[in-house]
Amino acid sequence: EPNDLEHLPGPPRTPIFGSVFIFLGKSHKTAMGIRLNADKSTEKMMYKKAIMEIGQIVMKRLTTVWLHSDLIFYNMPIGKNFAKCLENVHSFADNVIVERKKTYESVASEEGGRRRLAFLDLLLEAERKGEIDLEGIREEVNTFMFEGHDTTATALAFGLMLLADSEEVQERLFEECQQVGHEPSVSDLNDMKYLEAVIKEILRLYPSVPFIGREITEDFMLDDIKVKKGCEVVVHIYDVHRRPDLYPDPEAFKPERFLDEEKRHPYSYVPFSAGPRNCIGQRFAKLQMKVVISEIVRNFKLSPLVPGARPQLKVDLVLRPAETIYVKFHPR
Ligand code: HEM
Repeated sequence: EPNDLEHLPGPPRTPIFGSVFIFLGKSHKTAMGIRLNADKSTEKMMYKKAIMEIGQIVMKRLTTVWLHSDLIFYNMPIGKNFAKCLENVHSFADNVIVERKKTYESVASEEGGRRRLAFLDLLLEAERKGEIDLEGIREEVNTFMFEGHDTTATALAFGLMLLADSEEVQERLFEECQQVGHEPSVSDLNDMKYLEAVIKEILRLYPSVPFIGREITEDFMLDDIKVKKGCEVVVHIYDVHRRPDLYPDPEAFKPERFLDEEKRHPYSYVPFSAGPRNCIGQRFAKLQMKVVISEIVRNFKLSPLVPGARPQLKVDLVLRPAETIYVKFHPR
């Protein structure tokens, strides 16, 4: 929504993380029928804080061998804090479900059930048919809240940082928007080849989910290494995307790489994972990014506070900068 751009310019510089989060509160409206950023109630703030803390605790546990044991973990302050955060997240999700259930039941009966349903309504419908229980709905709500928010927000924040540093890319994008000649529609956005390449290159350099884990279900050979059933493997998406043999000059922001028709290995670019459990929201996420980036480029020129600066990254489940990224917005 272009009017939301009013939140963005803030002379002389704008910390982009907070601003991008304003936009993305809307994705929850689409999926859950609620808006996470609509107000700053204590409950919502606690939910967001708990999600952030959970990410940090999980990372600490993953990288600290003695914390792997449940007995040790849950008897230490870090484990107790984890349990508290989890309780907050669960009770928030339960409230979202109960609230939506009330509206769903009243509206569905008023309109004979014919209306556009939010994703949560579909889950509630499935619950009525006995296809899922409340615990299952809660898991879905949490996955969507988590996967559908921070991921797109961080990708956009890193993306704006990269764009601010490259006037050339901004100009090429601006030209592509000019060629459309009006506010781009969804189909215009999906036809814009350079915009697509820019989004891909942002997610190559800053894949919001930097690594994923899988449990091996049958023995196999990975080159000359035998990988056994039951073993857990981690796929380092971030590192794959920066391999110089796959992406020459890997640190450089060059959307052009994705314009050529050159064939790449199908698993050399996996910001949304691959296979049966890949990201269900990838088209939505890319569309959100296209809307935000094209609106910004059409209305502003961006410049960096410190040219060429790249933030240190934080160890977390979602890629985050350790320090605030600032970008200057100059109205066009
Ligand atoms: C730039 C944005 C996004 C990125 C980079 C991203 C990335 C990923 C990745 C890598 C996975 C696989 C996780 C794993 O295998 O452990 C995943 C799964 C998932 N994503 Fe996304 N995601 C994004 C946005 C979204 C959005 C907007 C939604 C929802 C509206 C979403 C919903 C999901 C769900 C539900 C799953 C789990 C799918 C399953 O387990 O079958 N994601 N995402």
